[in-house]
Amino acid sequence: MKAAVIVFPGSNCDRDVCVALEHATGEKPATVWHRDSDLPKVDLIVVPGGFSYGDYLRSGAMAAQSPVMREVVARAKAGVRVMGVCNGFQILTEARLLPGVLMRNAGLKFICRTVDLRVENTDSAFTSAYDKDQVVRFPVAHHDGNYFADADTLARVEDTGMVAFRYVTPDGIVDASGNPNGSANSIAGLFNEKRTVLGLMPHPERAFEPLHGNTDGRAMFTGLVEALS
Ligand SMILES: NC(=O)CC[C@H](N)C(=O)O
Repeated sequence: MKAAVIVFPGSNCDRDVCVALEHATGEKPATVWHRDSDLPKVDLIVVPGGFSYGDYLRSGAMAAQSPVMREVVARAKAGVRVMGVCNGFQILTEARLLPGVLMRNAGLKFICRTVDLRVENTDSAFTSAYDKDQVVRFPVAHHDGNYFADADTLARVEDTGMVAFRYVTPDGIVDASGNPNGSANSIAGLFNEKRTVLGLMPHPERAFEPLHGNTDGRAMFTGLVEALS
């Protein structure tokens, strides 16, 4: 599996995801600066977490207008897998590759902790190495993670299997106590219709090796390698 990681001014999880990808594939991913318009031919494009453009205007709004994003959108439309983590999820919604928006957390505070998630759909290259309804723990670190979409969009994402991960209690229950940021329907991660694009607020690359204290994110990368090699 060949991968590329896009780097914006203010990205801060690009190196972490490069390390995870290198471990999983045995090869360093390409890193592509946001001003570049040529992307190498790859099987996976990662839009990493961070604070692109200092989160000015709205998180992800300016990065979505970067020259490289035109090519990312074109590749996504051609079926190349695209994964946006945290700020990357915000950028993918701003680029309209995923429906809805990420608003300020309901509690108006930056949240930095590990959360429980339930895997909702394993029929994708991103989630095939998990079990359906498996509860996993990934770290979150954001102030704009409150997923919102109008009622019609929410009905569509629910009815068509676009929800990838939901915030839950440690027992796997969806309720307000398991939802750290007020996200609609406790949505933590979302696919596009074809499940070739994934955006998620929690960070699988920060739960990749024993030194992280948790390896629940590893299956995302090993599953991608299995599906795309
Ligand atoms: N870790 C991140 O990617 C931070 C995301 C985003 N800039 C926020 O705080 O909402």
